[in-house]
Amino acid sequence: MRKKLAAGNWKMNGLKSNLGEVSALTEAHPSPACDVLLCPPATLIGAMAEAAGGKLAVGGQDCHMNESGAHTGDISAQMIADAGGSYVIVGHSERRADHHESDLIVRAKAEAAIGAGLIAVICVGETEAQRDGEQTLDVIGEQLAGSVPDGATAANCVIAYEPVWAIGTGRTPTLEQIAEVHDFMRNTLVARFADAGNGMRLLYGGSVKPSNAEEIFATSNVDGALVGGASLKASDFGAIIAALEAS
Ligand SMILES: O=C[C@H](O)COP(=O)(O)O
Repeated sequence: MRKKLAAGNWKMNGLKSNLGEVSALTEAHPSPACDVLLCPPATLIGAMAEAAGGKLAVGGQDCHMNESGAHTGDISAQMIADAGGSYVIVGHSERRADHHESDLIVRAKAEAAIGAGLIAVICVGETEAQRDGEQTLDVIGEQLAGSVPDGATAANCVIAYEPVWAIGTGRTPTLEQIAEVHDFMRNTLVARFADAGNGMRLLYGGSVKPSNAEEIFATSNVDGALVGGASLKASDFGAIIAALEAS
């Protein structure tokens, strides 16, 4: 049985003054029936982990593939773990686009994350042009093959399907489209990893909000969500957590 996961990605948002959202969230959901994760900017990982007091998991939004060295501005998976993080997002489409991260780089980052004892949340997703060109499943298949390391297990990897055109736009795929991709990902992972592929959690991400969470969580092979904008406020993210608990 896969444990559901509500993951929030604060992206480049959040100051120490916003950590009140974390206590509001843990007060409203002291022992959620699903796993809850927040990934703040790197500057807040330590303080958020402290504020969360173990009541929710904290993670990074990216890590370098190396453990240490001359990489100005980067942080390693070990540093995230040292600051109190237990997850890290890798291969988010904003990293793939803004920092030219290839599947090979994403795979190396996922391997670094696993090596540091973190759970890697590996993101995949098609652009609007790729969907219009009916290339969605080919793109997802290629990204999974290239980005997910051979050492992936149900315990150390989570896969997030985030159509690029649905991120921050208020647009979401139809439930049939989400089911098609999630079923395809499940079959692809089972073909490669057998039982482990069946145990890996598959998240949907892209304009998830309280009003659409329930129907998305009822969709085939959706084990939770990776939430951007709606994870910034405890009230919105709390409503998404409640929908996931009820699913
Ligand atoms: O990592 C989160 C996703 O990019 C989704 O962002 P969004 O919920 O603001 O559309």
